[in-house]
Amino acid sequence: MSEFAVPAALLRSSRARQDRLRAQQDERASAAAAESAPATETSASRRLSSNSTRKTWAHSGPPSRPGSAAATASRTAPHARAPAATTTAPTLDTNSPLKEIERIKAARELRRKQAELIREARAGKDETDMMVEEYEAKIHQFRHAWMQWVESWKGRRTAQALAEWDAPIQVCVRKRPISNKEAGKRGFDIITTTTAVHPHACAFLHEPKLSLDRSRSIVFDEYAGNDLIFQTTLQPAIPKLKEGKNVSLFCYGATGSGKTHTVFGPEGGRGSATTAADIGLYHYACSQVFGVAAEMGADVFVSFLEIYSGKVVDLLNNRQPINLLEQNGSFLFQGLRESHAASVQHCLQIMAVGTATRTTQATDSNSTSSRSHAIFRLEMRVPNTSATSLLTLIDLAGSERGVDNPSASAAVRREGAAINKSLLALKECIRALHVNSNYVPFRSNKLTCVLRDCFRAGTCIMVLNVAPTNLTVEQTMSCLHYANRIKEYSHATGGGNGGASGGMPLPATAEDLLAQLSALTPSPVETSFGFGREPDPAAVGDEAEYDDESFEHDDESISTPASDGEDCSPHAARRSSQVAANLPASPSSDSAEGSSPDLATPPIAPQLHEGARPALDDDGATALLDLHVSSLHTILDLAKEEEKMIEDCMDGVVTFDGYVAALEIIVDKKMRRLAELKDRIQQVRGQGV
Ligand SMILES: Nc1ncnc2c1ncn2[C@@H]1O[C@H](COP(=O)(O)OP(=O)(O)OP(=O)(O)O)[C@@H](O)[C@H]1O
Repeated sequence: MSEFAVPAALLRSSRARQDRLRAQQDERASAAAAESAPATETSASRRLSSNSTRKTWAHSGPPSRPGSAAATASRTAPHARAPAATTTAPTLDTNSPLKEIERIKAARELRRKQAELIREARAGKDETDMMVEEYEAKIHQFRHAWMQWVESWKGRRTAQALAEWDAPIQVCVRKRPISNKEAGKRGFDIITTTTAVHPHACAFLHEPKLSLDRSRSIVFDEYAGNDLIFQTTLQPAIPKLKEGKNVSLFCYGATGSGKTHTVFGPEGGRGSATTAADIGLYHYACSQVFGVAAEMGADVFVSFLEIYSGKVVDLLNNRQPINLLEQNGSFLFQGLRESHAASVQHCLQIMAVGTATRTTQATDSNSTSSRSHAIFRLEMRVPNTSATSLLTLIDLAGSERGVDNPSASAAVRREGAAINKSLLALKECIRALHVNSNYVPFRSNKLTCVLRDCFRAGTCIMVLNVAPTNLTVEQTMSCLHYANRIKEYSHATGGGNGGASGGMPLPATAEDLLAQLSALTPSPVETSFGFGREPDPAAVGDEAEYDDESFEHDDESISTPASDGEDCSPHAARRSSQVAANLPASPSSDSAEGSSPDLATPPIAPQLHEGARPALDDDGATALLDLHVSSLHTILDLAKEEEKMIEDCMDGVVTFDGYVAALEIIVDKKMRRLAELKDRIQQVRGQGV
């Protein structure tokens, strides 16, 4: 179990267990010493014997109440039961010498059994195994409590489709089931979740410290099939194609986490999908797109690309290389074969050719790892018009760390570095769409060039695939961090009932959950109906504040924050500051009392700048101040990125090559911003402002 990082709490409880065992050994030793001189046994020694029984009882704790946490833990951790046997020790009866001898015999027998149980518990298990079992028992205990909590949602957790949401990017988390291979390595499930939609969507990752992912959109547990994923994410977005918008779905996750299974089904579409839960999303998407195309009178064209080691190849044309040409802000795919699909069946046949030629390679974590980004495009074109819309499904290559694939050759490591670099570039673009609407670094990587159109007005869904076990906890953590950063950039709006209505307040931490659960113990009547206590509206309000966020899109699909309402969240502060940076100062802001800029609180700083702004009529001066504010934002955001990059590199989450590539992008970006600022300063100086 070398991959299992032992949690501090686990270590503590393990030490307590060791202390308990040691104390019991001492008890046995002193009892044995007392028994070795039975002829001289006195009432004092009898008292000792009697006391030792009580002491042992105290060490092993009071008997668990049925249904209590301790009882649950002992049910799930059989080895923890041994010490409890002491609690049944017979009581001292000083009135009968015969009974006393019987009692001593029985006590000796009991101690022998107890020692045997402890030996058995230890046999074949080292200390780490026992700690792991104990940890697992705690997860079961937590999961049990969580499921009780979930039960209280009954009637309110009907899967809500993403259609009701209006945000540029939606992030979903999908947990896959444990594989036989993982079970063989004694991996156990460390993710607790249940399929649910915001505000109930929540995934707990039981890492050394228990961590909580407050997903903003949807989570899918291991029982959710591809059919449900499709119905909840992609299907609601399909009608947008009719409006000429683009729809895209990305699967992101560590290698072996289930991305390919989600997009293409078992074995990347090469295997036979026998159930609706297995059929890949691409299959469902094809079926729907033809319906939409018929309504629009459009033709459907299929193309299928792969980006492998920085090269773009055509999977429908014998892996011929494709050149990317930039024209009017778009990228053209020179040499790409676009096949006209006459029907769903025809489309699936075309796809089968492509999936057969995909690059796969066995890695330490996945025997059929796709070492590439696969991009499946269905484009609808209305003849004799310029009306088009595009559906793109992207099976991103698995993010990976060098340390996870120690047996990799230099070539495989290079591949890994290229993958990480492209994923970083993708994140950069998503970030830039929100912090710097003037410049989005699509050109920095082939992946982002190819995906340029996905970010044009429409819907972008990111499914974050996670493997369930402790064996991949680091990768899962890193994926959730990636998603969290993307979620921060995209700030989902609270469309549908994603807002305050009817929501159960989610606990902020696992401890909170347990505390709330104990307060929630339903009355017998409530239990029979499966409901807990009604939600606390005050607690829900906190969530609603974020739900009101919305974004407007310009024609270029570069999101521009809207300044609606009086949202005091940090995100809102950033939004309004960006708006302020883009608009001329209002008369009221001109007259506002100034205060000094607070650089320690970046989201609020620009508003303070605005307040401090003198009455400047001069366009040049206003432009300089605005540029300064937006540059400052960019640089502060980049600083956060840099901090994370350094951390990731030091932790081995990204390779050094990946880190250098990312650093280069960031330095370039900063230099561009600073050069722009310098130019503007020169202009202002030249004007004599
Ligand atoms: N939801 C699921 N249900 C059942 N099996 C699954 C599920 N998700 C993934 N698997 C299985 O797990 C294994 C790894 O999945 P998959 O190949 O899709 O991972 P991946 O994330 O695409 O990996 P890579 O990035 O290395 O290509 C496969 O055997 C797949 O069939």
